[in-house]
Amino acid sequence: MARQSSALIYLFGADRAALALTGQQLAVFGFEVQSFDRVAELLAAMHSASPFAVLVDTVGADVIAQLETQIPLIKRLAHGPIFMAISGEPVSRQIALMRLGVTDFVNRPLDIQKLVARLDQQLDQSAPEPYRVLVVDDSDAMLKWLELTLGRAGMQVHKTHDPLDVLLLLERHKPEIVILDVYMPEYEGDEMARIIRQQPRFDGVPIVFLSTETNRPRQLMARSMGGDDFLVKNMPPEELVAVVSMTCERYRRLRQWMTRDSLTLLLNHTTLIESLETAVPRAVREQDVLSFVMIDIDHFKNINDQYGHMAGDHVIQSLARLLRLGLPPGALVGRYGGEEFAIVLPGVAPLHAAHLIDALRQRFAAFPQGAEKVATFYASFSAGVAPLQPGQSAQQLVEAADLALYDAKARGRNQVLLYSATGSPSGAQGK
Ligand SMILES: Nc1nc2c(ncn2[C@@H]2O[C@H](COP(=O)(O)OP(=O)(O)OP(=O)(O)O)[C@@H](O)[C@H]2O)c(=O)[nH]1
Repeated sequence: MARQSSALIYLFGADRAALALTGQQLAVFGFEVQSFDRVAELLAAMHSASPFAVLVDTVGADVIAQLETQIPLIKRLAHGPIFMAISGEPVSRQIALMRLGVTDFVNRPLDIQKLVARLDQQLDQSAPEPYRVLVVDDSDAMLKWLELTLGRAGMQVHKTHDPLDVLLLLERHKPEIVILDVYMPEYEGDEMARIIRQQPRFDGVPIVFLSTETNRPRQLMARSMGGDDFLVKNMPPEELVAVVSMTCERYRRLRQWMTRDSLTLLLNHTTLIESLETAVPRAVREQDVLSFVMIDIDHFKNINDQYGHMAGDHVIQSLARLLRLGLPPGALVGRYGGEEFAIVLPGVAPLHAAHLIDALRQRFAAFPQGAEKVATFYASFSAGVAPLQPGQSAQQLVEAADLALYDAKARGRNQVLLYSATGSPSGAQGK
């Protein structure tokens, strides 16, 4: 089967110049784009590397007739959405195209920000992370049954028969639900729930008790100890899957609301700092490199003053998307404050980090910004990169990156500087 890449987009159309422009604009947001003006070439490419999405942008009556044979061929090979750029197509024609396989329509001339928002939405839906479940039960048979039933439903199950492992496993796997056996030889489920609830960082994780217990007062007692639900052990598998899925989904939404910034969907300030505080000791333990980056959009006050607050918000969102899609897996990206961003790069050496950020700086500076009824303009950012040094705390690392950012601003902005302990920034990436 063809390999599917989450950021790969194929453009198909007759106008090479228009495709090239769209390709350039999508590349700014971290998408990898390839353009085709012949359907045979597009199909051949789809055979070898399946894109996340296909965008068909074809004008002219002669090609419309051809599309009726081409779209079904594209659909047969597509694993993701097929977008089509249209201008004033009647609804009946749109329905006919949908029946052939088109999943989404976008209006011509293309509004790249809106297109990217739609693509982002599809990306989030196309790659749902499996729910993470922790099960604690002294019976191996019960653990196996839970693992098999929930695993078959696509969940990631971690299991233990030792209640004393619970805190360690919570820390390691960040489960979105804990299923606790009520009666275990040495410790009872409600006692474990109370221990879990003592830790503020696990305070919200749903705990569901699993027992043969049908005694209502006993169930209520267990729930008063910090459990969220009570399941009986011989319940049908589909009921178990439904309850666990709903509980995980609710917790995931709540977490998203608590940990993400609503404008950009990046990690919020508190969560980013917490992630850094976890990543620093881990890097020390594993003797691995780690880089921390602070980014600030240049002259952002002027952008707001000149083009309006909404255009300013669009600039923030476009940089957020670029950072979300343009950094290696494992990067933790957060909105640090208004027009400030911060990135934790575990396993990335400082020079490599500076190069990565500088490539994004160039793409961002080349991207035409704007909002409805606002003239096109360009924005830029400055960044400071600091490597984790021996004995350094998370707070000191933030201060080092902030100093390098301050220097990048002082030296004229639109540049990336590497922090140097001697006070003179090194490894500068220029304009
Ligand atoms: N549109 C918009 N503006 C914001 C948001 N958060 C903060 N700001 C504005 O961002 C501006 C930040 O300006 P400053 O910190 O003075 O610096 P600057 O103009 O970016 O200039 P330099 O950092 O010196 O290049 C302020 O005017 C804030 O009101 C936001 O969410 N949306």
